[in-house]
Order: sequence, then C-alpha cells, then structure tokens
Amino acid sequence: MSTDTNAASTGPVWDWAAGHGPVTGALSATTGAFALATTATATGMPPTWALAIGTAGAIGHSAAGLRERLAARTLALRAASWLAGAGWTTWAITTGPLTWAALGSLATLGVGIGAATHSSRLHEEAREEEALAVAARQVALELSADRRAIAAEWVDRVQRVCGITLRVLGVEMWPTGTGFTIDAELPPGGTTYDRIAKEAAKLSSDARLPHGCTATAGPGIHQGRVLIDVTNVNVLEQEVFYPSDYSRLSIHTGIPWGLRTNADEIRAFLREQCALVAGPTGSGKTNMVHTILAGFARAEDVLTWVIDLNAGSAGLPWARPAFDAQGRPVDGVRPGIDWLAASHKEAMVMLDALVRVAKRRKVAYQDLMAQANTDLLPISPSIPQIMLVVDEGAEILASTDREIRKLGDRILEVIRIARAMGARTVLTALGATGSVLGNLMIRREAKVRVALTGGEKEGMDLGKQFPGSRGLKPEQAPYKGAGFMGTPESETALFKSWRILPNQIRDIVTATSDRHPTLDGPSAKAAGDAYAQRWNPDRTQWMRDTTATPPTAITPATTGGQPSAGGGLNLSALRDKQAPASGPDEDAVRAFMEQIDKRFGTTDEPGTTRPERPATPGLNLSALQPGDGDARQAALALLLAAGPGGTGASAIARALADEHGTTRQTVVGWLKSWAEEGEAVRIGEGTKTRYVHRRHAPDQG
Ligand SMILES: Nc1ncnc2c1ncn2[C@@H]1O[C@H](COP(=O)(O)OP(=O)(O)OP(=O)(O)O)[C@@H](O)[C@H]1O
Repeated sequence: MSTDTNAASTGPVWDWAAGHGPVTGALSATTGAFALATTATATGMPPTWALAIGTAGAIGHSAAGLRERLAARTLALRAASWLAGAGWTTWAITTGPLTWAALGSLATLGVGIGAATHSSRLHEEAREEEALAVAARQVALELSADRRAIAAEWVDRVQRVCGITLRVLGVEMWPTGTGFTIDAELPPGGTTYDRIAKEAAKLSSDARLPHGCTATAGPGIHQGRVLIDVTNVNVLEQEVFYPSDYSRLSIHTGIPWGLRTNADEIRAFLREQCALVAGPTGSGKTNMVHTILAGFARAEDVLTWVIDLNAGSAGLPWARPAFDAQGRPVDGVRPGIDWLAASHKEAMVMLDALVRVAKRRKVAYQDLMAQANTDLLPISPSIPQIMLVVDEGAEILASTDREIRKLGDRILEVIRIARAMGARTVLTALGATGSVLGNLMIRREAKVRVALTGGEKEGMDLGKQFPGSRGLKPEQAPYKGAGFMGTPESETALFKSWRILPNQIRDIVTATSDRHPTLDGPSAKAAGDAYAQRWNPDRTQWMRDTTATPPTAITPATTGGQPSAGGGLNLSALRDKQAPASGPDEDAVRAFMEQIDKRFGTTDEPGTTRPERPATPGLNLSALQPGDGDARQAALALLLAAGPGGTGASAIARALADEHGTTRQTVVGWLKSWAEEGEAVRIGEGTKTRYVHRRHAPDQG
C-alpha cells in the first residue's frame, strides 16, 4: 500500500471549498492578521496599509452580505471583525508583533470573533426559519381561503337545491387535482344524507359541472354527517395510460382495472368472483382485456389462461415476446399469460385440463385446507389461482351451435365447480343482453361487472347488467374505454379503463417475467401433457404463421328466437376484418420509413417497391406500429443505420439513454420481438450476439 494512501486514510480531510464556521473563521482571521503583521515588520511596510486593507475588507464584505440579505447584526459583526483585525495589525506592525502583549491581545481578539460569529449564525438560522414559517402560513391561509369559498358556495347550493342547511366541517382537495370532498354536518331533526344523494343530478347542474363530472353524496363518519364528492375534471374523456408502475399484485389485494371519475383506482377482487365485461365493437373492449391481462401478469399468484377464437389476438401480444422466430423460448422472458387457445380444439383441450385441475385440487389439498381451517383453497404463489379469460365468451355461452355449446358447457362447469379451488373466469361480451345475463350461473357468479358504453345505446341494458342501480345512462360516458363498473365491494358507477399500447405490453411481459408462479405439482400432473406441451413450437406454429387465421367453424345463432347483440352470435372471428390494401397503419409505417430513408439514405431505387414488406397491414409490422414510443422507433433507426455489421442491445441502450432513458433490458425485449417478427436477424451467440436489420441481413444480399 502506498504512503499516500496511508496519509489519506489517516489524516484529517480538509475541504478548502467549505465556508467558515465560528472556529475556522476566527482562526483564519487571527492567523492572517499575524502573518501580515510579521511579514510587514520584517519588510518595513507602512502600518497604515494594514488599516487600508481592513477598511476595504469591511466594505467589501458588507456589500456581499447585503446581497445575501443578511441581518444588520451579521453585517455589523463582519465589518467589526475586519476593522478590529486591521487595527490590531496596524498596532502590531508599529509596536512589533512578537511581544506577549501583541500575541495575548490577538488570541483574545480571536476568541471574541469566534463567539460573536457563533451567536450571529444562530440569529441568521432563526431568521431563516421564521421566514419559511411565514411563507408556509401564507400558503395555508390562501388554501383555506379557497376551501372557505368552496364551503360557502356548496352550503348555498345544497340549501337552494335540497332545502337543507349544512355546516361544513372540512373540504379536502383530491391530490389527483380532479375534485374535492366536502365533509358536513346535517341539520338536527333527523335529516339523512340520501336526501342530498338523490339530488345529485340537480346539484351537478347547479354547479355547472362539465359533462362526466358528478356531485355524489354518501354517508359520513356517523349518520348525522354527509360526504359530498365533487368531480370537476372529466377523467372519462381523457386518454389515461396504464400506469408505468408494474409493482407486484396479488389476487388477494385486488387487481386495478381502471379509474373512477375522481381518478381513484378501482380494483376487481376475483378470488371468488367471476367477471363479465360487456362492450360493443369499438367501445374499447380489446384494450380493456389487455389492461386486465396486465394486472394478472403483475400478480405473483395468478396464471392466466386465455381463449380467444378471434385468432388469439387478445393473448398474442402477451405470448410472442417470450418466443423466438422458431417458437423456442427466449432466455429470461416468460410469457405474460400461461396458455393461449385460439382454436376450438385447443380451447377444448384447455378447458378439459382446467376441469381436471379443479377436481384434482379438491382431493390433493384436503389436508392443507383442514390445517388452515378453510373450505377455500389458500391461493399463494405456490398454489396459484388460474384466471380463465375468454374473449367474447358470453357469446360462446349463448350459442346454439353444437360444437360451440360444448365449449360453453365446459366454461360453465369451471364457473360452477372451481370457485373454492382457485379458478375463476373473466368473460367478455359484445352486449349484455338477456341471452347472456339470462344464464343463472353468470348472474350468480359473475358479480364483477363492466359495461363499456362508448356512447352506444343499442343492446345496452344497463338495468339488467347492474340490477339495483338506477339512473345509469350510456350518455353519461360517451367516450371510448369509458362506461360503468360495479363489484360486490364497490357500487356501480362511472369508470374509465386505462389505455394500453403494444410497447407497454412488451415492457410488462419483460418486467414481470421473473414473478409468474408455476402451476403447483398436483395441478400440473392433472393438467398433464396437454398443459406441459402448450408452448411446444408445433402447437404454437399458428402464432408465427402471420397470414393464417385459425379456422373457427361457428355458425351464427339466435337465442330463444332473440338475436343477440349485433345480430346472432357475432363472434368477431366471423366479422369481415379484411383490411384495405393501404390502411392508416400502413400509411404511418410508410411515413416513418420515409423519415428513416431521408436520414440514413436507405431509399429504394426509384421504381422499386418494397417486396419484403408484408402486403397485409397489421402483420409483421408491430416494430413500426404507430403508438410505439419514440425510443423504440429511434432504436429501430439505429439498427437500420448499423448496416450489415449490426449492433447490440447495450450499444442501442447507451445511445438512447440520455434522450429517452431507455434501459438495456427494454432494448433486449425489442430486439427479440423484431427478430421474432423477422424485422431483424440475430447473429452470433452470448456476448457476441448482434442484430442486423433484415435489409442488411446476409441472405438479403
Ligand atoms: N381506455 C381507452 N382510452 C382511450 N381510448 C381508447 C380506450 N380504449 C380504446 N380506445 C380507443 O378505441 C379504439 C378501439 O378500441 P378497441 O380495439 O379496444 O375496441 P373494441 O371494442 O375491442 O373493438 P373491436 O371489437 O372492433 O376490436 C382504440 O383504437 C382506441 O383509439
């Protein structure tokens, strides 16, 4: 070890940049004065120079102190210190600094300066604290003036509209900035809060609240108090993105599904309940399914099995990032869902396995339940809940087609037998018509209900979907992703689902990969090979076959002579989804490619088309889909610019870090999905792995 290091580790550490305290300040002043006096005596300097220097110092420091707005007392002390030091130095130069009288008086001077500095510092600190307190009092005063104004306004309003005189005890402004709550005492004489509650619409109108905003009264801390929640910002109208906090959730803590009008999160508690999400085409139902899958992916004790006979589209974005172009698992990434069935056959295999799991759990966990003294299987990361999500599942249940009916029966069997054993369902429906809600099992077991209205009135029987809730009108939520939600824990009211885009789904898949549980031993055994092989590349070939749609032989049906929403069994697999040759997606992609071409000079020769671009919009273009973040697009541009040599995740992440704050892990996810989609080619292994854009890939010449 070097001596330098020793010295550094043992000696005091001086911070020459630090300001002076009472001790160092006094030391600095006295040693400075002493040094000047001895040097001046030795060199014969005129003593008046010291006095001139001291006076200049006193003036300079006072000016600086004034700029810092120091107290007059501190300024006087500083000036006095300079002048006293200068006086001593002048005297010492005249009489000789190396006498006992000179040294003694210098020491006394030092102690005096130190003590005075200490006291002036305390004074400065007290002044600063007082100034802060005055500012805080001022803010509080203004705030409470605001609250007083609100209180007075609402006392008048409730008097005018309901004929009740309230005494407001508090007004709490919501941290979300979207409204406030008034806590008030009802007048004596037996007035109840519901006399105000039933005038909600009139109060909202009297307050001139924007559309989608409400003034709702609820019970206070005792029966003589009322809480009035007033929203003044229309959350329903806004596009609110899924939160970027992917913290761990559990089936027991509830899974957030969206926002109330006061911007509070609303959670679905699905340990024992099933859910029904109804929404006509274009209401934002697919988006909502993704936010539901996002919540399940974040939970440490949930495995999600998805059935989507519409080409598996609800589950695909959650599965694909975990597999490469050949369908092999990608290291370190687990799919955000645990099983995906896009065909009738696979759905049947899945449902059979689920019924076997539920039955097996009943036997296998008898001891565990006896020990825990419960008849509900204790769900935990080691015995996870299985959430079966069936897109347009309600229409499957209502179908009269024999084959589809078999699927429907199995879904109903799961709903009927598996509550205690930890398997619940989330079914979506195009419309909450009588044919769906006529089913007793759904009515009884699926009490977590959502109706996405999007302003659609046809087939929207909100009274049937939310029995007991009066006055719900689709017109109240005429926005995509908005509607009503009610659960056994939370009254039916307006709600807005978050918006979620493909790049965020990929982020969530990556971020939650290490937290998904594995199916417990007895269940996995009961589920058998059908489950163990679910991600087998042969079974998932359809996911990579981007031009094929799994055939779904479903015949439109009528139920009890009544056509279901949209006219018969309107499964979207049957809808004409053939996109035009050039849709908005394709246009956006083309515009982006042109930008890249401009920047990197990669434009095709005039007259050449882009044969490698898939002709069908929406296929194999997710790398460039609009809505993907700037960072992702910038990453793609870098990949393209890297040419045939290619580049890697670290290099891209470094280049994006400053502007976009992108992490390497995120870039890894993008590169993997591009490789999988054929947008990029992976070359080399381990630390030598590089990615080359397909335009520069070796086989493209
Ligand atoms: N929560 C939301 N917030 C804002 N806009 C939304 C929300 N959900 C959906 N949208 C908008 O509505 C459009 C349609 O959404 P989505 O595809 O989810 O509807 P859908 O009901 O599933 O329709 P389809 O059955 O035709 O697929 C989206 O492209 C988006 O522009």
